[in-house]
Amino acid sequence: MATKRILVSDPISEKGVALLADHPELEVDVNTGLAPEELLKIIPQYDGLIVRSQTTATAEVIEAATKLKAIGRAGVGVDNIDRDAATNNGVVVMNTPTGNTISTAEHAFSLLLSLARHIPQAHGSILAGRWDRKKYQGTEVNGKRLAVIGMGRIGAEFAKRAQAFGMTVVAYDPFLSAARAEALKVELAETVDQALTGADCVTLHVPMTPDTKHIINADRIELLNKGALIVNCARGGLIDEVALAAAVKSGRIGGAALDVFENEPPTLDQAVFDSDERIIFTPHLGASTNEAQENVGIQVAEQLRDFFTQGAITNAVNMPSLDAKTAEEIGDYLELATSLGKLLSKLAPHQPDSLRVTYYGAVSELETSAITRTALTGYLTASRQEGQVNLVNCAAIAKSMGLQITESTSAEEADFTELIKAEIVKGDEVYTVAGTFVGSAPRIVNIEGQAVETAIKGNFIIVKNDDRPGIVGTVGTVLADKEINISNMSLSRNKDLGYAVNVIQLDSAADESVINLLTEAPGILAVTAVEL
Ligand SMILES: NC(=O)C1=CN([C@@H]2O[C@H](COP(=O)(O)OP(=O)(O)OC[C@H]3O[C@@H](n4cnc5c(N)ncnc54)[C@H](O)[C@@H]3O)[C@@H](O)[C@H]2O)C=CC1
Ligand SMILES: O=C(O)C(=O)COP(=O)(O)O
Repeated sequence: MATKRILVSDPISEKGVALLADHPELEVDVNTGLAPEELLKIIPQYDGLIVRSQTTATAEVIEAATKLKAIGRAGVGVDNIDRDAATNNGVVVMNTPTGNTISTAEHAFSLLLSLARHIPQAHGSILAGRWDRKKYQGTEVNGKRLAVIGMGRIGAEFAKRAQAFGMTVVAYDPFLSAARAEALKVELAETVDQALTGADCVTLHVPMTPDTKHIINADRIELLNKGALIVNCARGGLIDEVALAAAVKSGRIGGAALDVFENEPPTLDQAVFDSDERIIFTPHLGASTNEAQENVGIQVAEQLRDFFTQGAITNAVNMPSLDAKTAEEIGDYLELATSLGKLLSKLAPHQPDSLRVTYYGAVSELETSAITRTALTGYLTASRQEGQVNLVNCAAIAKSMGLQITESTSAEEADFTELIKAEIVKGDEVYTVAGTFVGSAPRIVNIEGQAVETAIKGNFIIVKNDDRPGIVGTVGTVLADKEINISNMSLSRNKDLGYAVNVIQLDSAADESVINLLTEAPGILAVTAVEL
């Protein structure tokens, strides 16, 4: 395997870097703090990129990265990575979702306690030579009502800590089931407004999405109890900072703690910095512990290593995961599926409505969605420049073309112990190819509904002809005249409709002149050259 080059553009744990550097097939460069134009300049050299939250992987960067196949995020939030651009360019984006959960929950909870007891301000006052015991009288969190917006990993860990401190927790999360809320012993709100109404404290643990931008705005602040405390350890854009600053200044809100900002690093001319010390800040430190950084740094390095060396895809945020074991289990099927897809692209009617893949027998027990995507990739390969369609972008490409993908497993008896049937559907027309394993050898066993048996790789011509004597001879003569050797032939007759399909494997490719000669020969209905 050619060496794969990985750029680490934000600081990650040394153990993670060493794990990559120690692998003979990988080369790793750590180059942090790059200006956007510097990143743009060097990114074309790299197959992989590892970031935290500082590097912004824009569409421009991803498009310039002509070799790039994977971006690893040592952390959770991927809002600094243009995922659509990555998907469209066939770049898999993986994060490490669990490694910093506890650290971030602990940081957010520390911020709540710091707010309730004015700890940073009191610390500063002592350093300034004051002894302000009255000014910094605080509030207990015990017995207070806490709204958790986003009850995922971090939200749930925060809630546990809050409950241990005697708080009542109400959660809003559109994806949280009543059963999970019950297990977490939290009240489930149906809307954000419901969760915020009457809350004394709010903590945010949602991703930054178009739906969550400014999820806390001036109107929603009005729903909170007077003097409420707000903690944001998720993303800056979740709070309308101008509205927050105004509410704190007016005393409507007791205080806020911000670990994250709409623009990072923030400039001090922003409204939140003019709040009479009632807003406290940390510079995006949620995940900054030794433990979290070791977790996510090692994990992201392992994920990229396994991606480049074994084809495993873990924690992908723009395609389903495929662990190394599964990648190995289904590896042979992927080759077969690629060939079936390519075959369909050559033989089936153009401008189809859908690609339908059906699994019979043992294969239906495996990770078939990856096999389906592989068949789709094979099918679409010819539609783009070489190497531009892959497992990451095939679904997006199909969608943009209006091609539906359907996948099913069938308990019906097939002629084989297992079978993958791939079909192109266009109106009432269905064009079928199918493949299986004969012993351990992958074989194409059906073309256009006709039983054949042929290898899945090589140069072929597929001849459809009237079912009458002499045709095989004609084909043989044309090929012999062009000095093309036949290595295998599989003939299948459709007696009812009076035609035959002949799959002929060749030692070398048949060029256009051969195809033209064969097409013109009497009795031959269609000839297609296929390289699989
Ligand atoms: N300050 C820091 O250093 C760190 C910040 N983060 C941020 O924290 C966020 C949460 O992280 P995790 O808990 O690990 O993610 P998660 O994916 O486990 O939880 C996010 C939760 O938000 C919910 N959600 C999505 N849209 C919502 C909406 N419109 N309203 C309410 N809930 C919604 C989801 O259903 C999910 O349960 C990350 O997206 C990241 O932005 C994460 C780690 C460190
Ligand atoms: O994991 C996340 O989403 C974070 O925000 C952590 O950011 P960082 O890796 O510390 O720059």
